[in-house]
Formats: sequence, structure tokens, C-alpha cells
Amino acid sequence: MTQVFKFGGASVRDAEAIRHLGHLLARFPERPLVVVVSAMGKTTNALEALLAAARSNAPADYRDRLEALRRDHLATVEALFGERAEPVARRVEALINELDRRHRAHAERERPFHYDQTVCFGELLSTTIVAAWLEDTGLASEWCDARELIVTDGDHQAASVDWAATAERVRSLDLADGRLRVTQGFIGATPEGNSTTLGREGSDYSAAILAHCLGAEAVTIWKDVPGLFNADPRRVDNAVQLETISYHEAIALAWHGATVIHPKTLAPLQQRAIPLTVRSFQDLEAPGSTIGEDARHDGEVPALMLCEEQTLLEIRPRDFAFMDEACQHDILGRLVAAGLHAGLIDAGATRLSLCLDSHPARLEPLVASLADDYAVTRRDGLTLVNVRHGDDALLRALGEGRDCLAERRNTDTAQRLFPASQCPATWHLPD
Ligand SMILES: Nc1ncnc2c1ncn2[C@@H]1O[C@H](COP(=O)(O)OP(=O)(O)O)[C@@H](O)[C@H]1O
Ligand SMILES: N[C@@H](CC(=O)OP(=O)(O)O)C(=O)O
Repeated sequence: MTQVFKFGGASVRDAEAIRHLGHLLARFPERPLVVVVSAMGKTTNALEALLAAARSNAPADYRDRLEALRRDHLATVEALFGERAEPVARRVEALINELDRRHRAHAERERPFHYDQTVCFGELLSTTIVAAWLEDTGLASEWCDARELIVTDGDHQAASVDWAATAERVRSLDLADGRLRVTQGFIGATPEGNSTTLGREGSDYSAAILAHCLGAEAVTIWKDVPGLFNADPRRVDNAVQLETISYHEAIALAWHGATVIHPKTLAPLQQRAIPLTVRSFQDLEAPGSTIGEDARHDGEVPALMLCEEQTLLEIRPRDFAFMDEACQHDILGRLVAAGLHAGLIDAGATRLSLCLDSHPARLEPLVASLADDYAVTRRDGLTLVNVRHGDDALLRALGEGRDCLAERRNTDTAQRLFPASQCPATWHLPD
């Protein structure tokens, strides 16, 4: 039965990483296998900066950034293929030239559309190089354009999948020839053929979409950590790996800020009972963490999720009216229209508090719109701490010596908002 593997930017960041990817895949001879790949390293950020240069009318900056993208990708091709580089280098050159052409063609369009026509090239470039490298190493591979598989609406930068149309396209893939398929994460296209993106870090979700439509046996997401932990192991010095957890628990962890998995990834897998394993691409012997139907180990240890660079908005009706449902509906409607997610929402009699990512391009218009009709106070530079399955003692210990600016708690999740200046660089989960 079909397997889907997903490799993120870190696992294809340079020639050495791509070579390692080839060795890894050579250990998995079973077919069918669909391999979903993100853009190399931080290419998506570089493409966002390219777009910003173009849209702020900085042609020299734009040109420098385009040439840096060309140089970096060609250097990878050169390092991988050496004397055999020419045909792949030509394809990379063609993609960079196409990126330049497309960008110019769409420069007058609204930003989200322009964004998607530009930023999709990160994944097109990485998969072109990876597919060619795998073929070169003797692994029969075929490059597939995800824009011909994943059909979405035209909500650019946050496109929604048309599941029926996508399933039909994916079903038409003939995977029986024993060739591995390499395709892009993060991107899709409208029925008219315009490129779309699924939201930043959306390649995990792409793997889940394809697995769902293929009725795959399993999905493996290869990461730079051994698995899913009860806290980010880079930020919490005593984080422990969760070997088995349920879809439901993993969805909650991802929703509350476990950035190791894109939050949308799990629902399409849960619907088809397809297990997801998070494994280390560095340590191939490590068993990883499996997310599936087995809920026996959920909540055995408390989990801590940190959301940084947060802003707290406290919104009050100017006439001291109640923060009733109509008011909340109005405010949350504006939040949705701004494309923002509130990690914490708390209503009082005459106040609604929202804790949001401090994403200036989206936050500023929202604050301006709210300030037209409400009294708004704002505080930046905050850290939201989300705890699952924590008891009173743990919550008290986590809050010690810090001002709690907002909080919420239900049966399994507690949230506390602290000034980032009072938070440590490395956290420790109290015993
Ligand atoms: N609960 C968690 N368990 C494991 N890793 C986590 C967790 N929360 C955050 N992370 C972070 O997620 C990172 C891997 O995700 P990401 O960088 O998005 O991978 P990729 O770009 O390869 O998809 C790890 O390096 C780790 O710092
Ligand atoms: N390249 C896209 C999509 C993605 O998911 O990347 P990664 O798998 O490296 O997080 C991004 O950076 O947003």
C-alpha cells in the first residue's frame, strides 16, 4: 500500500542534506511511495523578501535577491552533480527565469495573488533538484507538479482544498510502475491553473491531503527532532518524547503551538485512520512518535507550548455597554477578515481580550479598524504559555515571578500570558 513521506526545508537545505535524503530513501524500497518536499532551507523567506522588494519598487534589491536565489540553487546542483550538472542547471535556470517573468506579469495584481505566483517557486526548484538527484543515484523517480493534483479555491496564501476535485486528480495518478513520485508541499492551484499556497509551513498538510486522497497506508514526516515531544526540545530542557498519542491529542498540541506539525495535517489523516509518524531524518534508527487512534497514553505527561511575539488587545465598547454576543460577533468577524488567529480569547462583562501573533502586516489594519469603533488598549512583547494536562502546582510554578496579563483554563488546557522580558530563553517543566 502507498506510503507518503514528507521532508521539510531543513532536510533539503543543501547538497549534503539532499545526498543524505538519497541514502535515506534507498533504505525504503517498498512502492508506491510519494515524497513531498518543501523549499530548500529558508528559501520561502527569501522569496517573501524578493516579493517585498518588487512591491516596494526596489528593482536593485529585487535583482540582487533573484540572483542570490539563482546562485544558491545552482551551487547546490553543481555540488551534487559535478560534471553532470548541465541538464539540471538548465532546468533550474529556466525556473528562475520563469519566476522572474511571472513576477513581472503579476506585479500589478493584489499582493496575495502575486505572493502565490512567486513563492511557489521555492518548492518547484527544490523538487526539481531532488527528483533529478534521486534518479541520478539510481532510484527510479518522477517529478509531479502538485498544482496538477491539489485543487484549491482562490483564497490566495490560505487556499482551501477542493477535496472532490483533488481526489479525482490524485486517483488518476498511476503509481503502479514502481517509480517513486516527488512532489511539492505547500502549493496547489485553482481550477483555472493559478498557483495557490496553503499557508506557511503547509507542506505537512500537503502530505496529509495526498495520503487522504490516495487512501495511503501511512505518512512519515521526517524532521530534525526524533519525534513529537511534550514541549519543543530546543526550548525546554527536560522535554520528553511522546511515543504514541491520539489524533485528538496531537491536534490539540498543534493547535496550541506545537509547531512541529502544521495544525491542519491531522484531520485528513484521522478521517481515514491513516497513522502519522514523526521521525528523525538524522537518526534513522530512532523509532519516532506515532499519531493514530490509540489514545491510551494521552495526557500521561503534561505538555507545554510556547507562543512567542504575542500582542494582547483589550477591546471595550466606548459607551461602557456590555461585551455581548453581538459585539463579540462583530470583533471576531474583523479578526477573521484580517486573517488572524487568536491563541487566547477571553470575554468579560465590558471587555474582550485577544492574544494574537504580532504579525504587523495583518495586526495593524485590524487594530486600526477596531479603534474606529471601540476603546482598544494594546500590549506587545508577550509570550503565551499553553499547558495541557497540567495541575495547579505546575501552573503555579510556571507562573512564579512573572506577571500574568491574561489567562484561561478549561478541563485539559490552561493558558497564561506573560511579558516576554520575564520569560527564560530555556524553560524547565517543574516536576
Ligand atoms: N512539541 C514539539 N516536539 C518536537 N519538536 C517541536 C515541538 N514543538 C516545536 N518543535 C520544533 O519543531 C521543529 C521541527 O519543525 P519544522 O522546523 O517546522 O520542520 P520542517 O521545516 O522540517 O517541517 C523542531 O526543530 C523543534 O524545534
Ligand atoms: N516552504 C514553506 C512550506 C513548508 O512547510 O516548509 P517546511 O516544511 O520547511 O516548514 C514554508 O517555509 O512555509
